[in-house]
Amino acid sequence: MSDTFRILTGSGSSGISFDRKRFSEDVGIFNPRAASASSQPASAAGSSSSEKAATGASVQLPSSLDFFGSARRGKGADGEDLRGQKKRRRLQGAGDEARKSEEDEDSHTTESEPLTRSTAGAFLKEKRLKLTGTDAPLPLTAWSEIKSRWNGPSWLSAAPSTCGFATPTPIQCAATSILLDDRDILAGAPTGSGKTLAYLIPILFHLREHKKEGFRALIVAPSRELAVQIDGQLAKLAGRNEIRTCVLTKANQANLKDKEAAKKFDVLITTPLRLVHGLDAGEIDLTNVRHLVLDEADRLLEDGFLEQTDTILAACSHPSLRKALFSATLPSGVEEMAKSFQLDAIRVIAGVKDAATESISQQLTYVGSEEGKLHAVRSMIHEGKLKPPVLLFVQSIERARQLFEELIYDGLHVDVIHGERPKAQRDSVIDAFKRGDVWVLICTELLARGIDFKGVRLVINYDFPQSVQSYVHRIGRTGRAGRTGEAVTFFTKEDGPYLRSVANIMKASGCEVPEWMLKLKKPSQNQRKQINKRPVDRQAVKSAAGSSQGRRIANKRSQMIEASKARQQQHDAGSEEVE
Ligand SMILES: Nc1ncnc2c1ncn2[C@@H]1O[C@H](COP(=O)(O)OP(=O)(O)OP(=O)(O)O)[C@@H](O)[C@H]1O
Repeated sequence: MSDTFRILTGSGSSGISFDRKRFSEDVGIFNPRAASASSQPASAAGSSSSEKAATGASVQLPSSLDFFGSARRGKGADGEDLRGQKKRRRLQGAGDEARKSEEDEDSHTTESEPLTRSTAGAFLKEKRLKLTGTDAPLPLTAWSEIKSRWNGPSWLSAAPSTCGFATPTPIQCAATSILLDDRDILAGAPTGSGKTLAYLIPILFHLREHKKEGFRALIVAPSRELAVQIDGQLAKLAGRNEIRTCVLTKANQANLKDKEAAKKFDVLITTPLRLVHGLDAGEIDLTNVRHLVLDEADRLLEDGFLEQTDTILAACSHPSLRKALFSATLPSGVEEMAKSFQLDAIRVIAGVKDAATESISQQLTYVGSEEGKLHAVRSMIHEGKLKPPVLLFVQSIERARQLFEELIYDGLHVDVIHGERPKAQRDSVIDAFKRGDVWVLICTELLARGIDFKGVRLVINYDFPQSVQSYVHRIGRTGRAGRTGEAVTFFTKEDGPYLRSVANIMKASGCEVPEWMLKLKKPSQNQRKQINKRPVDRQAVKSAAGSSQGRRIANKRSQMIEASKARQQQHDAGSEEVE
């Protein structure tokens, strides 16, 4: 029992927070002696809960991890007030250019020499890159090598810098050269470290120009939102060069049946399900695809997507098909599976495999119960700790709706996104969040992977994530592109058996975690199977509202929800459907 008590109270840890006074009853459940101590005034009990809570201090990046030179520029988002943030985000569109030139100025100061066999070892060590496989090409150290080493077009070797990315990140150094050499690759690198560019540049290199041959490259991603984002990045990189991309939708799928219409495109970007529908209907032809990318590969090779991914692999029948797999997490089962369909692949790992990004300060907070979660969010609001923009993850669509209905009257600019909202609404919510009009976005696993909101300062795991992969990807929505970020994960008694794995991740990414927590019993096979099949059962999200005040609040809330729905409908009527 005392171990469980320690799990929940996190005594002595710097990454755990537990309010002993509020949860004195829970303390009693696990350790009656501690309960009596905790019910005394803080001074008598020895130390206050806040003293035990994590400091959440931002992490100083070691130079090898400061991919983007942000530490050098002192560009952390910490300390910026809300108005500053909003203004910054509004200006981001037009301001991107200004930021780019500022970044360019900095990054052009370092001239890098192409590597040789004798200098490569030190480079790999400095960039914390591990390469395995036969005849791995030397990593590139500057974009100019696309032209000097691979004889690529000038516009392509200039494209990353034109987009503001003057210096390649470690994963880009290694993975881009492997793909330029036209090899299969399995690549693991932290969230927000620039994996997308690492595979997009080689696609542009191999395709060069629009050839009217139909799809020659295929990028598969687990959500439509991510597919749209990849398309945007590809368009930026390609600039005016005629590479034509298509994000597959229900609306355009049937048109692609016409071979002439399909010839208008070079790159297909899609979710697996949409593509399999197209393949089943005989509307999509993948026989000409030479470059296949599975982005978030471990997710695509998991139950739920595996069958579809299999169908897609079978449909890409070109004899010189190259397969690239990218993710921030690559469980060993996925690596094994990859070996079964990749050919002489090179494996690249940047940093510590499967770890969370080191610039994210992580904290676990015991909240006692479902009501305790709402209480904790509201305390964060009142204490000014809820620094927007915030992403708030819950485990189901139903809970996302419930939480939205609770928070909408708290004076926050809050919205919710999940797979059951119509696509136009999802797009407009994402735009509003990017603009800064939505401060707190409640979301499901839909937004856990790949989505690049640069300025997110805080991720709250309102519901404990159901796997370590989910944890790493969810918190990876903050601390991107060299910025700092914060992640707070709530837990209750029900989550106890799964704490150990998150504690391990926290430790691997440089957070202090007490030794005893890492030594907790692993969840049994049965517990793991259970959580894979069905998430933890939780009470509905709601605050105690039996009183007349509660009813008054509830009435006010439903009026506000109705008004918000009406506004949304008005807005949707004017917005365009994407799919
Ligand atoms: N070389 C670079 N220099 C500066 N910024 C970059 C560079 N390459 C990419 N970025 C920016 O870094 C951010 C993160 O990139 P990206 O979305 O590709 O990360 P990722 O590694 O795919 O993350 P995730 O695992 O979450 O999908 C993006 O905003 C991107 O524009």
